[in-house]
Amino acid sequence: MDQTFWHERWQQNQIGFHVAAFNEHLQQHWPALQISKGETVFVPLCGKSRDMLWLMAQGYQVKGVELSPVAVQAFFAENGLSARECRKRHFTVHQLDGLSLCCGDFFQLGANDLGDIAAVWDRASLVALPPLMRAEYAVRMRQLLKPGTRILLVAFDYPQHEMQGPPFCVPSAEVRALYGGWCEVELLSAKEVLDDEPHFRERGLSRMQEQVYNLTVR
Ligand SMILES: C[S@@+](CC[C@H](N)C(=O)[O-])C[C@H]1O[C@@H](n2cnc3c(N)ncnc32)[C@H](O)[C@@H]1O
Repeated sequence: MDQTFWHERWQQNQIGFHVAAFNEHLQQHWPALQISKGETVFVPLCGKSRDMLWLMAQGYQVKGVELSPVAVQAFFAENGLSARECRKRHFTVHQLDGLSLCCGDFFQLGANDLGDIAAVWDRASLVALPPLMRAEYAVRMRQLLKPGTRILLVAFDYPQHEMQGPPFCVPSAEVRALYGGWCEVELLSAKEVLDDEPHFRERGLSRMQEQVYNLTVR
């Protein structure tokens, strides 16, 4: 799954993963993380997620990274926002008060691009990547995040042979393998979701569980 795949998805508007409503897990679990207002929240592989607006409204500085310029333009246009634009290393950075959105490749991010991060919101990001890229993603996260950083992660568990990702199956054992060596891993909730998401049944799934984790960098 290369970058062309995602550029084409955005160009052809095949973005079934995008949800206009603020994410229910984010709203439910975020307060328990106790991240102070004014801290910076990183949203990797952010697409045009409106969850960034929710986080800004809670008083956080938000930093997103997204490969597709189509997604980035859509985020600002659809939400009636206009941003200043500048070029920094590998990224075109779009900035307004409370938000910095880097358009470019997550895997090119260095700690200097990101600055001091207190928390990460990972919805449809880790699970968007095939297995080898997930391992690289977790390694990169480890390089970018300091001890104490919290990650709120949404993952899926389903029989991988029944459906091609994305989203990919990332079962509990894999979450622990990717993050357990450097994070405390706490499962916050696990819910069967096929009845709420019938399009996954149409894609061949017999079961699908959505799992939410609180990871704390050691
Ligand atoms: C499944 S979508 C999820 C978007 C968002 N997290 C959401 O909840 O709507 C995955 C996103 O990751 C972006 N992406 C994929 N590979 C990337 C990379 N290497 N660097 C930055 N963004 C990437 C894609 O363009 C796509 O918008």
